[in-house]
Amino acid sequence: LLRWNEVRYRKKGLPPGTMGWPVFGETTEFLKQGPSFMKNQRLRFGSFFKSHILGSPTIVSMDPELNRYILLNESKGLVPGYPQSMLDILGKCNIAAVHGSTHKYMRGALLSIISPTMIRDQILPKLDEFMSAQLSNWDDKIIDIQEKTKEMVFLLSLKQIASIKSSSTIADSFKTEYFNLVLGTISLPINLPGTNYHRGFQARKNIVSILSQLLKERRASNETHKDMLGYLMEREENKYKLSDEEIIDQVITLMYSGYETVSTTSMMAVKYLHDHPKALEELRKEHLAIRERKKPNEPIDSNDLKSMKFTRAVIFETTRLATIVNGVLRKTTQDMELNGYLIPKGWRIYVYTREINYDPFLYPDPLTFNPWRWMDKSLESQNYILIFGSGTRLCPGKELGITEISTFLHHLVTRYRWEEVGGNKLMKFPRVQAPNGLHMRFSSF
Ligand code: HEM
Repeated sequence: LLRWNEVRYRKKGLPPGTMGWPVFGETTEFLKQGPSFMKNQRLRFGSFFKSHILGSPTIVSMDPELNRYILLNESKGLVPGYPQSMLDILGKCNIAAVHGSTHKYMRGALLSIISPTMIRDQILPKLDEFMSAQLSNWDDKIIDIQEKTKEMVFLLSLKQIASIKSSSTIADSFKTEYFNLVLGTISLPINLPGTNYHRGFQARKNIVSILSQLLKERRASNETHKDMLGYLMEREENKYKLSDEEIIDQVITLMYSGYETVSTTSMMAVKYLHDHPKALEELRKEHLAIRERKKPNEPIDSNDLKSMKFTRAVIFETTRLATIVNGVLRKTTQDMELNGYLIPKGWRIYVYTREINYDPFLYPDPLTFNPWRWMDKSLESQNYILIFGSGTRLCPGKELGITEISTFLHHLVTRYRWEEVGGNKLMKFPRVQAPNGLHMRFSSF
């Protein structure tokens, strides 16, 4: 079978590589060996090789130059290639499912509600209030920071999107549905009762119905709401006029894209800062200097945010060292030539960006947590750094995410010290997670 599968894919012009078993390909090896699988294949075949992972014939690109080219050339037929389960559950108007002018429009609508001005005037004040309240009463408590950051990011998105209070019944019903939806997006698309996909799909239906009801109520009340949903619904003043279906898919996209990325980065920042007292001391110094300029309990503003240079460096170093995003997926819309090879239509391209995070030329001593390396701002704009993607799909939530984590860290380091409790296991692949939680004991500062 193995040989037959190799012969089947022995088309002229394809890059070197192995295809594994029919149907399953090399998915098991990829998931089990993770980064070592990629590194071994690179040793055998170079930085551009074929494989069959996660249900599709796939080209893996680990070449920095090519990775950039692929992300900058969507218009040449290199569109997002995320799994079917993700597209089904996030909706057909979700940003990864649309291309060309529709993508431009949907992205414009999204950017208009999370722009720097929106962050400064609307988002930051609410964010500060939220974090301040969430981080009260942590004194002398053992907290699973993984669970906590996930919950906080979820509740924060409800507040930002639709002014839903953490303690409301709608937040509770949303929560169960939302967690099922997230699980469904990373499942095999088998729609049978009992499968994660089925549950995820069901959760999507329920979320759509909760949101449709909310839209209906808001329209009937004629009240204006200064939250993301309010801006998306605003048809007269908003340049972007979205249908209800598009608004709902935008809201689901917003909640989904910022969820695991922001919560995991926050969790790992807490862990790295715990393990590196010098970095924590420097960070605390930055935030105590901000507090000194302010009255007690006065919220932080955009000038404070601008002064958080070391905080930004901590966030970048955390996303790099923990590798929150291993890479991004594209698929070819037509047969095409890439790097001198012929890639058939419909193949996936895995722009695997993980290894660049540990490149000793870009990051001397790459396995050390060293936020100071980011104090030279030019590193952030280095061409091969794809922590937030690049090109037309560059993460639109980058500054929002950084603002959220910075505000969290501000309240954390100015109020608490923390000690890790027990030996918590951490997994870095395929997702960064603490399988049994990450427990920390907090004490007031
Ligand atoms: C540490 C935090 C974050 C990281 C590391 C991150 C990373 C990324 C990356 C690598 C991409 C590119 C995906 C691709 O090219 O296919 C992306 C896209 C995206 N991100 Fe983020 N992200 C973060 C936070 C956020 C937040 C807070 C939001 C929500 C507002 C968000 C919303 C999005 C959206 C909607 C896209 C798709 C853009 C498009 O297709 O045009 N992200 N993100």
